[in-house]
Amino acid sequence: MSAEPRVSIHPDSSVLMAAIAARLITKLVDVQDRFGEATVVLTGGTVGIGTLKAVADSPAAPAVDWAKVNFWWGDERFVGSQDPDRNAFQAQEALLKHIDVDPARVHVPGSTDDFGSPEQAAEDYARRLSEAAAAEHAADASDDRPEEPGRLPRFDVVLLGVGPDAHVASLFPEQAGIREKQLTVVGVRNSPKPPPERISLTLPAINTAAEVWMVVAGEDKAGAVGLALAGANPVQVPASGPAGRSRTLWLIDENAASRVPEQLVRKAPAGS
Ligand SMILES: O=C1O[C@H](COP(=O)(O)O)[C@@H](O)[C@H](O)[C@H]1O
Repeated sequence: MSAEPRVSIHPDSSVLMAAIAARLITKLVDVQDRFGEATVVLTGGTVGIGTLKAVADSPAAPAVDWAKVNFWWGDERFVGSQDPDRNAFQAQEALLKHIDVDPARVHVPGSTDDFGSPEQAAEDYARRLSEAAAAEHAADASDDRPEEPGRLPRFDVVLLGVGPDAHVASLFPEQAGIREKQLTVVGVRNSPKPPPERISLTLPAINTAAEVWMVVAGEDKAGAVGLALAGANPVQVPASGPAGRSRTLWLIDENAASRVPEQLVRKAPAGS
């Protein structure tokens, strides 16, 4: 069963990104206390990358054991590995190069350096996810479930930005990716936002996460946020589809909140 969305509104994008960074650090510390390691799925986009910078700048960042954080991406642009358009490249610059990660836990989706098509890179990413799920299952001595391990590892937090057209990850309105029900990862062609070729987790994969955090700022996103929170059909408004199993948080700024249904509005207390 997935949780009803909770909306937390912050005065502007810089306060928002600092607040998400503080939440993320706290969450990773809590999960590591419980499981020894934590898994986060990163997003690209303005708020996603700005939040990673805010994490790197936070005096609390050393509270996380970064070598025991597993990093995955919700989507990636299918271009060269060192292309500045890559979400992973931007994450590297904003955060990963500033902390002590374990390279074996940084799971960057494939690029044109190694694959001939976004579908091949998607298949490879799905395979790596399923191997991580199997390894997690095997390592958990308390996990005596008879069934096969799932195709995805435990995602503690999935971060998702939202485009002005309401896309999330690289799932765009009316395209095949947002309709996908079986696969965990899809290759995307003809993305309306450049670059045209991408790799994306699907909605069923995203929705295995314990927590999904939608991170959005700006007036140009207000329509998408309003429609998503009003419960529009995800095929037309992909941002209405993601839901964490225990928590779905919308962490947004006032500009993005102008069309949020009144009953969902809750201003974040100063300092949260
Ligand atoms: O292309 C993408 O766009 C979205 C949102 O980006 P923004 O710059 O409008 O905030 C992002 O969430 C996604 O990961 C990315 O690949």
